[in-house]
Amino acid sequence: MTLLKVDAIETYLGQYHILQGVSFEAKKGEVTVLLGRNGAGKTTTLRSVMGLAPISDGVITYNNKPIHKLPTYKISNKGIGFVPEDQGIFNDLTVEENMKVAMKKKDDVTMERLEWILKLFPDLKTFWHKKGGYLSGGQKQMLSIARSYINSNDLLLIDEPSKGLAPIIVEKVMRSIQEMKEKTTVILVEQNFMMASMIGDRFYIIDDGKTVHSGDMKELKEDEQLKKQYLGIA
Ligand SMILES: Nc1ncnc2c1ncn2[C@@H]1O[C@H](COP(=O)(O)OP(=O)(O)OP(=O)(O)O)[C@@H](O)[C@H]1O
Repeated sequence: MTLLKVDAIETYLGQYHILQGVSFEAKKGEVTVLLGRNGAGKTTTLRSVMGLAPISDGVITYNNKPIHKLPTYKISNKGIGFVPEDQGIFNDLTVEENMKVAMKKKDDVTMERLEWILKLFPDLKTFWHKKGGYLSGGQKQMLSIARSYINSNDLLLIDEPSKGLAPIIVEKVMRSIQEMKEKTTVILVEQNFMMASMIGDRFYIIDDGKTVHSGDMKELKEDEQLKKQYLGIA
C-alpha cells in the first residue's frame, strides 16, 4: 500500500527553480531511499513533503489525501516525523529537555521507547543533563535521531543520518532504522551507499531537481553503470 505519494512536484527557493519534477512513492513498511549527488535536491524534497519548502506545482498525498497545502505542524500531527540534516535540536536545552519537548505523549509506550533509545545511544544517557549546544557533532546527530524515534510516527523522513557519526554508530543507527521498520515507514536520504543499500527496499535517484531512475535496491546494487553515472561510485 502506498503511504506517501509525491507526484511531479516543483519547488522554488527564492528565485531558483530547485525541484523541477520529483516523483516517488513510499510503500507502507518499506524503507525508500533517495539518492543523488550533492545539490541534486534530496533535502529540498524532504522539506517540501514537510511543508517547509512549499511546492509551486504537483501533488503530495498521504494516505490518499493531499497534504501539500497544509502548514508544517498539521503535516507533523498526521504522524510524519522529520530528522533534518541540520539536526534541529535546541542548543540551550539539556538532552533531557530536548527529549521531553519532542514527546507528544508521556504514556507507557513512550517511556518504553525512551528506554530503547537510551540503550541504542548510551552517550545520551551520559550527557542527559548537558546542554545540546555543548554536544559534539555526532552526539547532536544522535539526539536529533532520538527525538524523532520517541513518538510513534507512521512515517519518518530521515536526512543523512550517517553524517558526522563514527562508523560503529552509523551501523547502530542503520540497525535501529531496520528495527523501526516493523512499526514505521521510512524515507531515507543517505550518501553512504553501503548502508543505504543494506536497509533500503526501493531507491529513487534525483538529479538536477528531477527523478531520473527508480527500482528495487537489489537491482541498483548490481548496476555498476547507474551507480557510476549518478552516484560517483563503483
Ligand atoms: N535557500 C536556498 N536558496 C537558493 N538555493 C538553495 C537554497 N538551499 C539550497 N539551495 C540549492 O538547491 C539545490 C538543492 O539543494 P539540496 O540541499 O536539496 O540538495 P541535496 O541533494 O540534499 O544535497 P546534499 O547531498 O549536498 O545535501 C542546491 O543546488 C542548493 O545549492
